[in-house]
Amino acid sequence: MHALLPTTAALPLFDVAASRRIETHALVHSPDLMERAGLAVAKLALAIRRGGGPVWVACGPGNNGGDGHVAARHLAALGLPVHVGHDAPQRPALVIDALLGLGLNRAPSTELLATIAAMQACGAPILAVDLPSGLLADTGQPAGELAVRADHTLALLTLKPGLFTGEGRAHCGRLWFDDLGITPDEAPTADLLGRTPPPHRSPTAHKGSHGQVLVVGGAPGMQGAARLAARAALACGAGRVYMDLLGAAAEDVADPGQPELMRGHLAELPQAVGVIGCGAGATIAAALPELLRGLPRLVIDADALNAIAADADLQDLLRARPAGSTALTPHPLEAARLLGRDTAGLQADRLAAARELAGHLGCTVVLKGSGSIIASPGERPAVCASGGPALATAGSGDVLAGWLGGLWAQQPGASAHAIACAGVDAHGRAGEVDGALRAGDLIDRLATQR
Ligand SMILES: NC(=O)C1=CN([C@@H]2O[C@H](COP(=O)(O)OP(=O)(O)OC[C@H]3O[C@@H](n4cnc5c(N)ncnc54)[C@H](O)[C@@H]3O)[C@@H](O)[C@H]2O)[C@@H](O)CC1
Repeated sequence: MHALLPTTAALPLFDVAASRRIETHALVHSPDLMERAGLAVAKLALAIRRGGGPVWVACGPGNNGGDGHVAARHLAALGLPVHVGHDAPQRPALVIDALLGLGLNRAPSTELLATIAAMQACGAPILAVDLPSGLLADTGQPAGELAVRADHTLALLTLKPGLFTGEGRAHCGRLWFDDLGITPDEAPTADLLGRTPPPHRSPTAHKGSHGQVLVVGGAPGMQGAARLAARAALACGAGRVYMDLLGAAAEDVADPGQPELMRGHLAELPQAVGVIGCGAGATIAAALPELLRGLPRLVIDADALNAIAADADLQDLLRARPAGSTALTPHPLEAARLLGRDTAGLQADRLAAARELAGHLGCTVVLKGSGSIIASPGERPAVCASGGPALATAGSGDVLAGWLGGLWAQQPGASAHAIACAGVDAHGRAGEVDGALRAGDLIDRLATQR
């Protein structure tokens, strides 16, 4: 058993169906899985209980409850006061939430909701067994009106996607993992992103070695968004970064605060990585056909996504692009527009929605939000484990788009999927700060964390 995050290595995620298959195979040779699970729960409980009061173990009807009963037995054998039941004891030192795990298949009943409410109200830390009760393992969404908000969650046998995306991060608290000594015998459902080393820079490199980025956006009044993207691409290490500011006069400088940035246009930069849409407004629609046909690699964000959502011809142009040459970076509302769905329905299963959108448009999709998803046709999807609420700030999406463009300029042979995985994790890690973060400071943090 070990604490899970932050992780430098990529880790496999398994959905409910895959976890069930792994469990079935494992039980053939290791029939004592529940004993191992309960012992791991008891060990963690010993380490995190607060005070000398009873450990309250709330057990449900299935094997998740079984894990709880085994843990209770071990704790009692060690001489700890243990209370097993759905009613709260006086001043518990810890609550072990073993109500519902992988088997959750409907909204919790009124009685279960009352137990969950009592757990939350009792003041003791909560350790969730495998999953916080009421949280769906595949999606990270509560199945009903309430799911446990745990202080610690000990995932057992497999890591499930719902621990990391949707509402999962808000419900899990600190994550721990015990594989129960089993090595899964099947391909993961998705990967949890690990760290990717920064692009290699040769000692004999010159600025021409590190590629070009063309940022297209920044309509009047919204130039800041395009400048943040361009500054991020520059800070990432792109050799030359150009800006096509929509509606700007020919003599306007690209960015008065960043003299390294230059004005440029598609016609002069046919090999550049395009980062298009940041602060672009409605005027980007007219430029999109030329950009979609002309640039070999594209990161498409913000208003360019909205324009594509509204125009079937642009969607056809997107689908006609070569495989692996395009990354879309929608937030949930933009993704919902692209799929013609509502945002709540899309958020109900982020992994499925990102895969659907990637298949629909034939592109890599970065579905932003807590636990960003990266999905591409023919690739296993990835879930980002890094990041936090500081990234919920104006301009952080522009910084991501620019950073992806900067990475891609330096690695022309990489696929959109590989670039998205590397950039999204770096962006998330740079955004892990307490309190607020300005997008400009996020660029500095990205540039210095390497
Ligand atoms: N599959 C695995 O990976 C392993 C499972 N173990 C434990 O077993 C758990 C899975 O056990 P189960 O499959 O028995 O599933 P659960 O124990 O999560 O729950 C299943 C039972 O709860 C009922 N139920 C589902 N939703 C409900 C709701 N909203 N209100 C009331 N009852 C509801 C079901 O009808 C079923 O009777 C895991 O989460 C884990 O804690 C571990 O012991 C070992 C490894």
